[in-house]
Amino acid sequence: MIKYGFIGTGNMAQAIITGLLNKHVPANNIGVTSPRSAAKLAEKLGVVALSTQALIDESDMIILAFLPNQLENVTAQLDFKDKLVVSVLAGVTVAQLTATTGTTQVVRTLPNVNVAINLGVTAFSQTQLTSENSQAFQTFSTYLGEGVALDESQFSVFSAIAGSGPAYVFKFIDALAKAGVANGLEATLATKIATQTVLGSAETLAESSQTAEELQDLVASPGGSTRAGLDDFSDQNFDDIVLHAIKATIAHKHL
Ligand SMILES: NC(=O)C1=CN([C@@H]2O[C@H](COP(=O)(O)OP(=O)(O)OC[C@H]3O[C@@H](n4cnc5c(N)ncnc54)[C@H](OP(=O)(O)O)[C@@H]3O)[C@@H](O)[C@H]2O)C=CC1
Ligand SMILES: O=C(O)[C@@H]1CCC=N1
Repeated sequence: MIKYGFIGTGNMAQAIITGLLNKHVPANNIGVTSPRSAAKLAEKLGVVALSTQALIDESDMIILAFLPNQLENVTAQLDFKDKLVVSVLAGVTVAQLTATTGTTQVVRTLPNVNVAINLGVTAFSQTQLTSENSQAFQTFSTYLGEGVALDESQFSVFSAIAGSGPAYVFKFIDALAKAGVANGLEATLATKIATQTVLGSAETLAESSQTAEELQDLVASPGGSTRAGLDDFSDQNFDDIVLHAIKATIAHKHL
């Protein structure tokens, strides 16, 4: 029996599948289809590769995980039979999903790659589902990490902060590590130190009752070196640089 059928087997699909397998969803409960890589992925993970219509016919939940601009093409010849369709397609609305799949049982989501370690944060639209589908989606969502019910008008900002966010955090870690290398640290060690620093800081913030802004003062001893660095960030308008990049992310049109 296929519980979760993935149309598209790229980075996002693989992150979700990894998260499901971590949670002991049996590999033979996961189906995949895609033009090029599905068979290879099936062989690697033990999941089931099927043709697209067979995947829909045999799955309880169908996860759309191809690129947003492929929506019309991929769905054109398919019959979704009013099955539960969960989309991860950035920028694609519930109205577009309903029109192209012909099913009312649609959830628009926006996950991030951290679902692979069950620490994702995933937005989901509040569409009317049957109680069985609602339960199935909730279980699926729990496997991924945190779930956030969100109005569709806020999906683009969520996508920029949470969907793209891991790339921006990786960019910061990379910059931190490169700054270490520029000042004499060995590269692998610099990356390890920067990664552990971000990991520990996120955990400290998550467990703290203080804000991220307040915690900066915890680190910056009066008259100390951190204050010198924070002042330099301010002089270079660090917050504006981040805001500018987030605006560019939000402004991008996916379809
Ligand atoms: N990457 C991320 O962090 C996030 C991605 N998303 C969304 O996830 C979706 C996928 O992105 P991502 O995984 O990064 O992209 P990838 O390029 O890694 O994957 C795209 C997948 O689409 C498949 N595909 C292409 N044509 C078809 C078709 N006709 N039928 C079925 N599958 C097809 C490809 O198959 P093949 O390999 O066989 O060519 C490939 O597996 C996008 O809509 C994106 O907006 C959302 C949030 C975060
Ligand atoms: O880059 C993208 O378009 C997708 C959406 C959010 C993360 N990746």
